[in-house]
Amino acid sequence: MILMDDIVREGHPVLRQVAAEVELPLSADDRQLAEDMLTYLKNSQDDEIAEKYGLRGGIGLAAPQVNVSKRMFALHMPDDDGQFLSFVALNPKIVSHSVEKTYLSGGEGCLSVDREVPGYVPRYKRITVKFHTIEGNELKLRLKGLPAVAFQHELDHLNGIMFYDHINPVNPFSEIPDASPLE
Ligand SMILES: CNC(=O)c1cccc(C)c1Nc1nc(N2CCN(c3ccccc3Cl)CC2)nc(N2CSC[C@H]2C(=O)NC)n1
Ligand code: NI
Repeated sequence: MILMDDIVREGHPVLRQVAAEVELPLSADDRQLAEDMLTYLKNSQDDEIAEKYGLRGGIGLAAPQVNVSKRMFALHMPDDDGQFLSFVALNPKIVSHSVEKTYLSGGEGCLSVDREVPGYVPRYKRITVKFHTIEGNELKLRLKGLPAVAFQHELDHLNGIMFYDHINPVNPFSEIPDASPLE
């Protein structure tokens, strides 16, 4: 199982690399990694397991964060309708996006960043995405809200971008044009 010790922290060069596309169908190793990443998120959201293994809570985890420079990430979070949005995205792409932006009013956190970096992180408010699933089919989803923010945060990791790269260095809380906050 993936533990905090397996998660590389900022400063590690892999977090600044552009990750390589994954070969499909997935190799046994890549499939195992994909499943382990999703399991990490589920474990991190289970109070008992998280406490027992000292896991930091997360809704997203990208392969570069466990030192594998491949284009895949896992998302696991409650959806607006009480379902769980839970998948591993292979070779994900944003195919279109809104003009409007959004941002988490609490700022963003990252499992690879052991410090608070205050400030608004501008994200597209709505995105249409495409990716392959572990099961082998290609999905096209329209995302908004926290799922859209998390998808963009994790996709950034595949391109060597950290969330704080988007924060206004002069005024981290300056209002973002065309944006409405996500509480
Ligand atoms: C510095 N201020 C803040 O962190 C911050 C502060 C306030 C509000 C928000 C909304 C903030 N921001 C923020 N909070 C989260 N979580 C809230 C806690 N939660 C969680 C924690 C424990 C168990 C179960 C769960 Cl569910 C895990 C998810 N996650 C992300 N991000 C950025 S997009 C990828 C995602 C991620 O998984 N990061 C590790 N940002
Ligand atoms: Ni992150």
